Amino acid sequence: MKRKPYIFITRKLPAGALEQLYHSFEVSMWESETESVPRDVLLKETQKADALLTMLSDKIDREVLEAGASLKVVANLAVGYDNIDLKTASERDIVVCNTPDVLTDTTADLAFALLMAAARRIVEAAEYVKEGEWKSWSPLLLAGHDIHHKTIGIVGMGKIGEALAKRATGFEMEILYHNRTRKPEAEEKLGAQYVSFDELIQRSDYIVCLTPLTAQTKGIFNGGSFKKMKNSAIFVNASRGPVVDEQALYEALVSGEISAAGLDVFETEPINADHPLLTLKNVVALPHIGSSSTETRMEMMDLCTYNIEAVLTGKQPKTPVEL
Ligand SMILES: NC(=O)C1=CN([C@@H]2O[C@H](COP(=O)(O)OP(=O)(O)OC[C@H]3O[C@@H](n4cnc5c(N)ncnc54)[C@H](O)[C@@H]3O)[C@@H](O)[C@H]2O)C=CC1
Ligand SMILES: O=C(O)C(=O)CO
Repeated sequence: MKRKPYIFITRKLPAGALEQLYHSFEVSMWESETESVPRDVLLKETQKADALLTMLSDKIDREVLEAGASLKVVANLAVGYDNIDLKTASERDIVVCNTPDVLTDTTADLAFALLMAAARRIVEAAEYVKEGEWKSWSPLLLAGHDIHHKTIGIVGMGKIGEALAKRATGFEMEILYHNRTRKPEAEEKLGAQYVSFDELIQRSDYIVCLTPLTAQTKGIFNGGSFKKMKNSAIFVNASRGPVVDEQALYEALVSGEISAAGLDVFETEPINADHPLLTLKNVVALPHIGSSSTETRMEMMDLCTYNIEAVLTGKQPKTPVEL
């Protein structure tokens, strides 16, 4: 009898999310919900896998892809795919899929929440109350920065960038953006103005990064860029950690070159609890939860399972990454 195609899932996912796969395929998954699959297990499982359902924390490099003699598809549970070696995937005719669209609004909500939390010192203020520091109402107690009518600069005006800009219009913000290409429709619809990267970082009160991580975006926020920002600027990163030089960000926050930062992503994830950035009150740090609403995560899983089933049954996946 012909063997059923084998799918390996690199993290424990709710069984319900995978129902449609169990009918026609052999499926197994790494047993932990919270810890990444060890490298040796990933390599061993890939040797027999026709499909991998991967997390953004898995490094799917040449070694892994070459281990998969019958590997046909890698479905990443993320829109970002900087963890996957696309060149090798293309050489080996392995389809790579991601999860665009379904997470756009949820991630834009979080990016705006991070901006607001950093501006209005929400985390610091909540801790202040819980730690019993609150003695009386006072005129400048935990005074933050206004958001309404300020200027937001979005670097990476893609799907999430546009959804964030839409939220900013509700706060009557001036919207600047910088993108790989100019987007006249977004300009018309959102009243956004295209500017150079330098102009954006100089003019904005809030600078939000929403680019993918690529060779071009790695380290674009560095000592030089923080120097050009206003001293009152608030920097928000909801894209990928390595777009920022974290040492330079730390220095800019300590020296007062910029005012605060809201960070959902870090150079190394999970960030070490001793990391200097985490000692600063003007940093709001989150554990990479941009798309983490239950509804959206379930939709991301559905999209991954759809894509895997499509490739393994000779159909078109919905969201293949261009190789
Ligand atoms: N924090 C989180 O949990 C999440 C993070 N992300 C990150 O957000 C990124 C964006 O997601 P989407 O908006 O769905 O992708 P998208 O592909 O729709 O948008 C990315 C935009 O960045 C622009 N871009 C690329 N290189 C650039 C450069 N060098 N300079 C300026 N602009 C550049 C592109 O032209 C595009 O408009 C993902 O690649 C991922 O890394 C996405 C979802 C959740
Ligand atoms: O989709 C992504 O790229 C994320 O970072 C998590 O949703």
